Order: sequence, then structure tokens, then C-alpha cells
Amino acid sequence: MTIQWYPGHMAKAKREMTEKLKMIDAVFELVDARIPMSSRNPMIDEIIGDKPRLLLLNKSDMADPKMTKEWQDFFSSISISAIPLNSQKGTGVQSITTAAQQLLKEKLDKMRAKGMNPRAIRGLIVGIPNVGKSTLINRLANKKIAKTGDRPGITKQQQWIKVGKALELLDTPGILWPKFEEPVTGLRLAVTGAIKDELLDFQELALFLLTYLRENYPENLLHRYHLDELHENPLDLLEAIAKKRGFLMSGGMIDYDRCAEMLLREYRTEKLGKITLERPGDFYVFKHANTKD
Ligand SMILES: Nc1nc2c(ncn2[C@@H]2O[C@H](COP(=O)(O)OP(=O)(O)OP(=O)(O)O)[C@@H](O)[C@H]2O)c(=O)[nH]1
Repeated sequence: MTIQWYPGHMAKAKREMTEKLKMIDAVFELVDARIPMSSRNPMIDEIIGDKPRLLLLNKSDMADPKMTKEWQDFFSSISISAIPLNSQKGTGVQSITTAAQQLLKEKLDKMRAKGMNPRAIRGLIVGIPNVGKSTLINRLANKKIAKTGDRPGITKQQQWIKVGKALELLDTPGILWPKFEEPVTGLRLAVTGAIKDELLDFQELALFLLTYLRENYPENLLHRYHLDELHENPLDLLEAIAKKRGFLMSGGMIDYDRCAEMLLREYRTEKLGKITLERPGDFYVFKHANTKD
């Protein structure tokens, strides 16, 4: 799978975010709870430096709850506080303010000790495209904030969105482009729908997904497609599913393309269940700003 990667995108995003960072106290990094590592831009640590940061595991309604807990424990073990969210419904969103206060406790306590009344914490939501940044901002603002887009020549004044008394957010999120050296990261992003479908090879994605599901969620596959067995070879498995669903072309040939598309769609719409596509143990190296090499 080849996915175009334009260094120019990242350079621009980095420049814009560096400007925004000057105005804020904390970063709210939004990731997809189904792929908490693959949906992070690895350059984020370098960009935000030592700015306090909360990790928000969005779309947790679609992730495996057991795995989400494992991910929270993992992040906690490297001193990152991670909160599961469903920005669409608002679940977990209320805890962001308290978690931000906890994160900035030392700074706020110092201000109080000096007799100052701490102002609202200023935050910036950052994340890769489609991870749910606008949905979360609208949810926190309790109204629809217009998408600003990138219209050349129009300079927009930065607006602050009040979230209660204790928190305010910049109304334009920081967009980071996904970047990956490992092909498996790209496959995970693609399966969740984070990469434009036109760029994808559905059969390759379906075979990748089937290999993972067979190993980690065999019951879900058996149950959903009424299979009698789970073939070891993912292509045989795709064929068995296609036959069960009647995806045949003239002459009885298997329509692998249609079956692959259906499988992806069913994953993305939770027909296959709540499934997380990566586990903390899959990552042996994790670099974080707070971790010394
Ligand atoms: N199931 C589920 N869907 C969500 C959640 N949050 C956002 N979505 C959906 O994810 C899609 C993308 O959400 P957006 O808020 O547009 O994402 P964004 O990060 O602002 O995207 P860009 O504008 O491309 O940067 C939309 O269809 C949302 O409805 C969530 O917590 N759960």
C-alpha cells in the first residue's frame, strides 16, 4: 500500500502549532481508541515539548473496553494520563476539565499561594484528520462552531471557547498528519477509515484485518459470518465469507473485491463488534518527552 506523504504538510502543521502552543497551558491530544498508537503523529512529542498534555482516547464506544483499560494502564505507566471519550455522545467529556486541573495542579497551587486567582486553563485540541476534533470542540462548546477551513487570504482572529469557568479552548484545532515508517501503522489507520478510501487497496486491508481478527477476535468472525471453521490462510477465509454471503460473479467466480469492501464496512460500523486493532504489547519502543533515552 502506498500512501502519499508530503513533508510540506507536516512542516506547515508544525509551524502553525508552534504558534498556538505559545498561547496555551495544556495540549489535549486526541487519538482513536481503536489504534491509540497508530493514530498519534510520532512528531507530536517533539512539537509540544514539555507542555503538559492529556491523551484523549476518542471513539472509545467503538473500541474493546478491556483493551481500552489496558491502554490506559499502559499510558499511566509512562506518566501520561489517558481518558476514554465518546465525543459524539459526550461520554467522558466532563472529566476533561478536572483532569486538566490535576495536570496543572502545581502551577495553579503556586498561583494560589501568591494570592492570585488562577484564570481559566487554556487548552488546544490536536490530532490527525477525522479523529473527532471538531465533534469534541462542538461538544465542549455546547454548540456548533463553524469549521474554518484553509481559505487563503483570510486571516481569522483566534477565538476562545469557554468550557465552564475553569477551561477555555482555542476554536481551531491543531491538525497533525499521520506519518508512519511501519506499513502496519498505515494498515491500521486505513482499516479504521483515517485514510481516504480512494487511496486504498481493499483486498490488502481485508486480508490484514482477517489475519488480526482470526488471532484476536475469532468468536466475532465465526458468529458474524456463520463460519464452521477459521482457515489459517486469510485468502481462504475471505473466500469462505464470500461464499456465505453469496459474493459470486458470473461463472461462479468469487467476488473478492466486494467481499473485502463489505468486511471493511462491517468493521467500521461495529457489525463485527467492538474491536481494538492494536495492543500495548505490540510496541516495544515508545519514545516520550518525559522518558530519558
Ligand atoms: N463513534 C464515534 N464517532 C465519532 C466520535 N467522535 C467523532 N466521531 C465521528 O468521526 C467523524 C470525524 O469527526 P470530526 O469531528 O469531523 O473529525 P476531525 O478530527 O475534526 O476531522 P478533520 O476536520 O478532518 O480534521 C465524524 O463522522 C464524527 O461523527 C466518537 O467518539 N465516536
